[in-house]
Amino acid sequence: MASYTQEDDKHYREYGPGCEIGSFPKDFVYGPDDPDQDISLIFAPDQKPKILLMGLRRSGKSSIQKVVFHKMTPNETLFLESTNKIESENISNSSFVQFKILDFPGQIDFFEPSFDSEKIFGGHGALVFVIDAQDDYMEALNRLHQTVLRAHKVNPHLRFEVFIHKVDGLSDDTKIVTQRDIHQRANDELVDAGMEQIHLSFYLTSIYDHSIFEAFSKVVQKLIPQLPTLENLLNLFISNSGIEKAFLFDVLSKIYIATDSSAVDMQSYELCCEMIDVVIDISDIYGKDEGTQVPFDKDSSSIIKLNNATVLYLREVSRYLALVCILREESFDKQGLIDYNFLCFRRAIQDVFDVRKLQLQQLTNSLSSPLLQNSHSNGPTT
Ligand SMILES: Nc1nc2c(ncn2[C@@H]2O[C@H](COP(=O)(O)OP(=O)(O)OP(=O)(O)O)[C@@H](O)[C@H]2O)c(=O)[nH]1
Repeated sequence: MASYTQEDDKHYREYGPGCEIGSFPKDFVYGPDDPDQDISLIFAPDQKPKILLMGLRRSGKSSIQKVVFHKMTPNETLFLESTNKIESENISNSSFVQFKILDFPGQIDFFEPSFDSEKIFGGHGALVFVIDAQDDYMEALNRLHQTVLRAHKVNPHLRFEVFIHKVDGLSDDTKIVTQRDIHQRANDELVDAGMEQIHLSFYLTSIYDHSIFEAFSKVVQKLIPQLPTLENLLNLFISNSGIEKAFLFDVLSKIYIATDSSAVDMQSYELCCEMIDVVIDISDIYGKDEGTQVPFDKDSSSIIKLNNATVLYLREVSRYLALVCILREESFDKQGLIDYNFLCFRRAIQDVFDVRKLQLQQLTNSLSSPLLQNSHSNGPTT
């Protein structure tokens, strides 16, 4: 992170917003290397990582997808109809949040000849298995076991994420007991089958609070190869700016794609989510209608001072990415320093995007090269 001198501070205070240090120049435009500009064109749908949503009927799969990615309110999910065929959707919110999500009907039968396991479980991605915690979960555990064994056989690199869902109906004690029981039974069955090397991650979730967004954030983060770099950049940024916690958010879904390495507490995450809601709602109601999917652009920023001497600070990073920070009020006295460091952080993120774009371009070129196509169609030569 570039060091910040007294002179920089003076410059910032003299010229205020609009000067080079501290805020983007007013005439800032997305250049050709805008991270979000054409990456979705480079990223062919079948190269995208995928998230498979599986589980018994009525466990809550479609509700999760609708609440996280379509802003559906939890109560509206009461009227969702049962899914009767595999529904696939491309999520391309920002360069880092690029994946295909597949919602499976609860009654799907893996042993049907029409079920192409190689195609479904193959590739880079995660399988999210949803268990209704308000129901008897023995059948769900049985199905989880079969699904995991089948999927692992086809693709040993697939990640397994288990959502112990609808926990809003359980007391705190029951939540813990249920999680322990499901965890124990699922792992015991794997051990009995001689597959103890398969790792299952468990999350307690509900669409009625932020737990579903938090859990989905963790699932998505595991699919982002640049995660350690993003985390390092955030660590550098906060330690040089007197910030306590920073989240890099996908504004459309409120998934956080990275945070610094200090522990995440649910309350901080909720506060940051609520800040995004406030900013988007106010801009939506009172801002200029520019026909964008969400009212969020290069000028979007917000400062909220809380009554416990804490400040929430939001800045736009790229089209649908925002940095939301939590800091002590006294640290915010050096806003010039924070803003300068933010600019450095933003540039570094841009560099990460550029490298990613280049890699994808090389990948696409190599896939479309005639030599490779030949070798694919003819099989390996000896
Ligand atoms: N209490 C509670 N109910 C939920 C939650 N998530 C989903 N539901 C309810 O569960 C019911 C079934 O949800 P769906 O999303 O249709 O379930 P599904 O797994 O997609 O069902 P199929 O399409 O039949 O496989 C709906 O009435 C939802 O409102 C939750 O977190 N808590």
